Amino acid sequence: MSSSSVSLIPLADTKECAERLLEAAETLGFVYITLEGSDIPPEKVERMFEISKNFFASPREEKAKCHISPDNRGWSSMHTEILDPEHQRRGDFKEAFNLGEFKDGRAQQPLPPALQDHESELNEFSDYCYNLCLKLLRLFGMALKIDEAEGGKEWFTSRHSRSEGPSGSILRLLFYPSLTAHPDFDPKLDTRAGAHSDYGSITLLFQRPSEPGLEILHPYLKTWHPVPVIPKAILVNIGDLLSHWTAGLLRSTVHRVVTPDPGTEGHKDRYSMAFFCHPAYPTLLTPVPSDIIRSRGERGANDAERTLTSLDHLKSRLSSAYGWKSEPV
Ligand SMILES: O=C(O)CCC(=O)C(=O)O
Ligand SMILES: [Fe+2]
Repeated sequence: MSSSSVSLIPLADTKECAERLLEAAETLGFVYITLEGSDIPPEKVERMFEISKNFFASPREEKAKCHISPDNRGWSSMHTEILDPEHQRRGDFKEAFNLGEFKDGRAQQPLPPALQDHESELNEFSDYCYNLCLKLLRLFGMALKIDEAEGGKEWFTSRHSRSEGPSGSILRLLFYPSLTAHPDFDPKLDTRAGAHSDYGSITLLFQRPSEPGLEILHPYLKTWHPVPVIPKAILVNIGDLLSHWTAGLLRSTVHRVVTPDPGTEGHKDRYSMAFFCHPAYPTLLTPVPSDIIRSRGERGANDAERTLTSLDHLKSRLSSAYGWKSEPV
């Protein structure tokens, strides 16, 4: 595999789509799917970007009242998160707001006024994302030919079901301010989002045309490649948990968001939104009952001595990004 471009797959509930998704997940770990077929109306995406923009423009004091806590929910201010602690001397040049799971339509965390007014829309969008992840997980289950007696194509989805308990799933609003608005920007110290791989099972990323910046580290070539924004498409990538679960067959590829050249895109803000899907906290990451995964041998979750729960997996990753040490989540 040498291609560095992320493919675009029309989303459908078919074997062909499942196989194409699996192939993309095995090679680059990133794939675009069409918004059409996702069951997410395009106007809902637009609306969320509007809500997000208004929120980030709201007074700092209001945002600060909901500062991110060890349960990974709330507002992360400029330079708070360090996605690549080994190489970054200063935190990411971005702001973010993490929304955890909703219960009976209500957020389970304090919301600042600019988001509180839109609680039901946020809940609805989070549900759209969750349902799309279930659709993708079903397609992965189909392509991996999971043993029918064990649940077949529903094997992953049943472990992501809300009836199995809460999970670390997060809807995240992101804002990377223009460099010109920030005189403290230092190209030697600052990066928009440091190199990292995502933690959960599947991530959905929503971007806006003419606000590029995402790059992926090619798994074989080990070189950075920009990912162009495709309008009316959602970028899907595999997280570390699903990679571990599938004995490394599905790739969690390292990516980052670069600071644009101040002469070109530097004057632009970038807004994006991510949905990080996680299995229910108690889920045991036992080997996937699939011959394709068994044939991978003693790797990742196939190595029975290291059976983790979804919660164990998440805790270990959060502590390194924010410097939190085994806090309860
Ligand atoms: O904003 C983006 O394009 C990517 C964000 C990201 O990779 C993350 O928050 O994990
Ligand atoms: Fe990421």
